[in-house]
Amino acid sequence: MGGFQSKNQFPVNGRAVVITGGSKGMGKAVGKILAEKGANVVIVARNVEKLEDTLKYISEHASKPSFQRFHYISADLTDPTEAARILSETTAWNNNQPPDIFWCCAGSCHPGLFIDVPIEVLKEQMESNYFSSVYVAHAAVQSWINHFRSSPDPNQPAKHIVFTSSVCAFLPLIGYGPYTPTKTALRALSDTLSQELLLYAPLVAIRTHTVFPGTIFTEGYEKENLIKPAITKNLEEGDGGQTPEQVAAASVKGLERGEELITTNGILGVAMKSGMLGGSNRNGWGLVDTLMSWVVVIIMVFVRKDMDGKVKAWGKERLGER
Ligand SMILES: NC(=O)C1=CN([C@@H]2O[C@H](COP(=O)(O)OP(=O)(O)OC[C@H]3O[C@@H](n4cnc5c(N)ncnc54)[C@H](OP(=O)(O)O)[C@@H]3O)[C@@H](O)[C@H]2O)C=CC1
Ligand SMILES: CCCCCCCCCCCCCCCC(=O)[C@@H](N)CO
Repeated sequence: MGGFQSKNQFPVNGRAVVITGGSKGMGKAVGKILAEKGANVVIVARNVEKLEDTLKYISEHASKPSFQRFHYISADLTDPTEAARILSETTAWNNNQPPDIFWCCAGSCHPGLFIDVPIEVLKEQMESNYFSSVYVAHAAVQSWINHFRSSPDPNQPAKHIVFTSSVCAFLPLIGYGPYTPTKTALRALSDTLSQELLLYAPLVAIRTHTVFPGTIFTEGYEKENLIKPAITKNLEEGDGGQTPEQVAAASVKGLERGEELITTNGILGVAMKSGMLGGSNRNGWGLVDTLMSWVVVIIMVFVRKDMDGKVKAWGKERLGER
């Protein structure tokens, strides 16, 4: 945990980073910023044309173009067998060392009222957001442990898994029924692994993190807005939104400070998170999180009542008095 240490706890210079969902939106912005910081970057997504264009864009932002290397892999991450292929391809590409960092950014959002959404969508959302990250994390952790079992190196900079969740994981929001549980599940996995991977600390340090952005202005966001219920749009207006570059920069800052659960949208995100900390690791000594949580636990009672009032009013307007 960061605390009072000022050392960069997320060094990427000269290290190999795999970014899933790296061809667009937030993943692309993460690729750019990590290239600027000297990382060797692999991006993974399905559409090859997008991957080619974005790889060129990311490589143009390299700080040491003659040393840094860039690569893309086209894969559908909802296929469980693809994670093993990504691991073996990227390990071969990285001088037979498993890459140092896996940032799972691939995902999508299909909003809708629960009963209006076909059952397949509920499954598809879990695959797109949760399993796409789980398969990659599972393959990466296995490969690190196998690699370091024969020659332990616990003092080298930590390996990292970064999951991408959403502030939706911190509060109920009508219309996100198909989506929110997938992002909450990721946070639960991240917290569990942050404890469980301590088992392997004598072999290799592995840290898990989750980033919780609010609204990000991306292609994915535009697409979800085409089918998003008006009431969802109305309730989420409280969060102004950020560009992918702002989200990527705030995420990397949090990682560099050594944070485990990282919000990107200022005080709003910190407040929402501190209201839902439970047994999660605090940032630093947890002073800000703890003080904030005392206030938020009270504020949330009113926020929830206000939101429920808006939901009821919208329902009356839509369905008529019953
Ligand atoms: N936009 C928002 O408001 C918010 C987004 N988030 C989360 O941030 C992450 C990035 O979102 P955003 O940048 O908006 O998304 P975009 O839709 O703009 O980009 C998604 C990326 O993921 C890839 N991808 C999607 N599904 C798969 C798959 N099955 N296999 C491989 N690659 C896949 C896409 O490429 P391709 O389609 O070619 O496969 C693309 O590179 C997501 O996890 C999202 O849930 C969190 C909070 C808010
Ligand atoms: C003290 C606490 C105050 C609480 C105020 C509540 C404000 C609600 C903001 C909710 C914003 C939700 C953004 C979701 C983005 C997302 O994940 C989707 N776009 C999916 O892509």
